[in-house]
Amino acid sequence: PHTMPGEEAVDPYTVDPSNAGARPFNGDAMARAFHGQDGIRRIVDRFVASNFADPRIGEIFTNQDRIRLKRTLFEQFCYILNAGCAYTGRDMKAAHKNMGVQQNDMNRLVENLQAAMGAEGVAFAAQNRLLAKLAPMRKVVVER
Ligand code: HEM
Repeated sequence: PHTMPGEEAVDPYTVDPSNAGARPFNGDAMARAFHGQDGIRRIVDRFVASNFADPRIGEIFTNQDRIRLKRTLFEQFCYILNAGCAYTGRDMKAAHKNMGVQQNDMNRLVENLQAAMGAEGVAFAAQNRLLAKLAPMRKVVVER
């Protein structure tokens, strides 16, 4: 499904695992390090809330569909961490098109993600392994 109840309509797109922008980890070590789907849910909720409330990048999120973002980000992280989910959202290029995201916005977003992972008690080594999966996405998210 492209949208779930409570979400705004989006233009049609093809659902594909590759839309997640990274291949999943093997095995269950990363899923355990993030405390499973419950832990990933807590991290995503905190991360999304902090981005919307952020004095530096919050403006980019204003008027965006927070319900959908929480769902698709959860799916994406859960999929990449091999915690038992499929990613059904858009690809990273389409999702961030014409948003004008700059490198410093990306840095700030990563800081918010680090804070959310830290609050969940995710070990630094595991945090960094996820961040390494996300880092190459900068090339399609950041527009100059
Ligand atoms: C590696 C970095 C990033 C990842 C993994 C990521 C992930 C995602 C995902 C999964 C979606 C939802 C896709 C969908 O709706 O189908 C999304 C949308 C969005 N992202 Fe990102 N994102 C990243 C960087 C950023 C940055 C740096 C910003 C701005 C500071 C940003 C702002 C947004 C906004 C505002 C949306 C909502 C777009 C809409 O509803 O049309 N993202 N992102």
